[in-house]
Amino acid sequence: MKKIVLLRHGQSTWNKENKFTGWMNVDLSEQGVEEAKKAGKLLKEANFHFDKAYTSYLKRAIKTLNVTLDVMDQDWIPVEKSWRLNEKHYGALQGLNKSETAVKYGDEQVHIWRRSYDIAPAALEKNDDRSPFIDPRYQDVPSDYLPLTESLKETIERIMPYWECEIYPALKKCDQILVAAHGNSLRGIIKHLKGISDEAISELNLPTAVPYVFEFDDDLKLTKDYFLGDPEEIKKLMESVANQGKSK
Ligand SMILES: O=C(O)[C@@H](CO)OP(=O)(O)O
Repeated sequence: MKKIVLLRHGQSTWNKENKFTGWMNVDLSEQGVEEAKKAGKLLKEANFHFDKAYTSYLKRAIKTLNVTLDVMDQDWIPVEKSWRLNEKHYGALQGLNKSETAVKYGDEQVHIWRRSYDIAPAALEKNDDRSPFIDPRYQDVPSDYLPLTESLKETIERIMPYWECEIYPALKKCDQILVAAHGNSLRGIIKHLKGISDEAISELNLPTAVPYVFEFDDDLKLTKDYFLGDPEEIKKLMESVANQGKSK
């Protein structure tokens, strides 16, 4: 049986401070490193042996992948990085506190910015300090492809060429693949894999560093999906992600 495990990065320093992050390159917090270790332990106990891993260009996902594979003693496997797996670009919201933004603009507006399918936050200026146009990481990416903000729809449109041409076809040769990425980039992949509607996807909130396993038959059709870990604890973690955008 073929398996792809989707893993959101562990808690980042900006998750801890409850700030919109998007393409900002923040590190894992201490708790985030511990969460990545726990993910590695869970995957090891469940006897996973990955053939290949994929991650984004952002430190929090790369470090989560490295820590997880290290715990599993599988840090020798081939890893491919792509900017296409980056988090949804949060435009001018990047760096703002989510609760404070909800106090200013209302819970409903922040929910629209965070979880609507096709509405993007206000865009950054091209020469803003936070712009990918001035970040050497993206110097080889054609400028037409670089976002200054994104809706989930646009995030999915940028991920799909990589998913369809690289990750999913790799399942033909590989039995087990690990993808370490971000809350919204993974929500986009999950929407595609499970055929979730534009409306229903707004209710999915991914907890940090909880392995989400997708099983495929020999024809590469999805047969089953499940999280590794305690279902009650995972439910609470998902609720707490949903509540991050509330004024409280
Ligand atoms: O800020 C972000 O980049 C994302 C993930 O941390 O947040 P949200 O859950 O609000 O989409």
